[in-house]
Amino acid sequence: MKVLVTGSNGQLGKCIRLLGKNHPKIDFFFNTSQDLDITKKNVLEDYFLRNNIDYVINCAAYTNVEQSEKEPEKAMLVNGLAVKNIAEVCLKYDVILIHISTDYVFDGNTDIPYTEENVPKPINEYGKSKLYGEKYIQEIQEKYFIIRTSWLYSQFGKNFYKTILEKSNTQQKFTITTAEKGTPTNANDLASFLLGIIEERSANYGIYHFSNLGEATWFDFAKEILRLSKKLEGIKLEKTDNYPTFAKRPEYSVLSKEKAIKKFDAKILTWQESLKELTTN
Ligand SMILES: NC(=O)C1=CN([C@@H]2O[C@H](COP(=O)(O)OP(=O)(O)OC[C@H]3O[C@@H](n4cnc5c(N)ncnc54)[C@H](OP(=O)(O)O)[C@@H]3O)[C@@H](O)[C@H]2O)C=CC1
Ligand SMILES: Cc1cn([C@H]2C[C@H](O)[C@@H](COP(=O)(O)OP(=O)(O)O[C@H]3O[C@@H](C)C(=O)[C@@H](O)[C@H]3O)O2)c(=O)[nH]c1=O
Repeated sequence: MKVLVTGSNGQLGKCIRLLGKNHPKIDFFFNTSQDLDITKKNVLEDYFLRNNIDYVINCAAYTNVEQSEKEPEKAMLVNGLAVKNIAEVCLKYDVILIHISTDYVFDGNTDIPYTEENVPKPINEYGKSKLYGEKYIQEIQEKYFIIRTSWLYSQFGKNFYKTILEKSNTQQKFTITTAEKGTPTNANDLASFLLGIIEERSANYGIYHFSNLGEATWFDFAKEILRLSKKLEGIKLEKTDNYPTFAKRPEYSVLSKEKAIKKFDAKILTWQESLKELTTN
């Protein structure tokens, strides 16, 4: 099986590369933004023509939520229009598309986990651009998996977990928001779920929600990161419900995993269990 991973230098791409070593039956084609720019349809066409790809895992995205407010057209180009390119090329060459989307497609005006049936209503530019990407795929193609996930962190790239750990080396005081509730998700767990879909050659196409289990505020997450890495002592951790940001974020964005558990028999760890695994390994 030939699997193209776009945006392979990002955190999810790197988690897939690491886990890919345990999947000898899969022939991976890892491509960074430099190797394969998904905004260029002719480059994608040429790549698909030359390589006999079975699956694409699209990890390429514009993920800077704050910057998306200032340059929404850039977010739309990568998260919307480029995804249209990928879907069209996948349709043409009969390739199955696994695309990653986000909890930020929802407005957060609820206190019950979002199911795949709930209607998205993004409240920031990043979320809007990601929803465009989802819509293009659904209009163009049938053989797709859109996997919405949330609050990704890992040992790779730039993420909240690494920010807190790095800052804790020099900073004694943290002010962290309690205004948003969601689920931190270990990107290594997501990578494992995605490769599971490919390994079982599932034809259960559609939208799925995948995150770790449970819910937390960013404050809860920061506290657990510091506790598990034994850095909590000596640090002053302050709550706020008014952390200054450009982008609005959904107040509640917990995703229901029932569909993924039912269709894929997914075994999912709680966010605390998975964070502990990463911190202690
Ligand atoms: N991070 C998170 O908390 C969450 C992420 N997601 C989604 O998960 C997916 C993976 O996210 P994550 O790995 O964290 O993101 P990263 O920002 O770590 O990685 C994204 C990668 O996409 C690449 N990229 C950007 N533009 C292009 C382009 N035009 N062509 C090809 N590659 C490009 C970037 O390369 P370069 O650095 O060179 O620009 C980068 O390597 C994304 O779809 C994201 O929207 C969903 C929920 C939460
Ligand atoms: C660094 C920091 C952030 N915050 C707040 C700001 C914000 O409200 C919240 C999260 O901050 P970040 O900017 O790190 O996270 P953010 O970029 O909003 O994370 C999102 O990224 C995109 C890609 C997704 O798809 C989402 O699922 C989600 O993971 O925490 C604090 O309160 N204190 C701090 O010291």
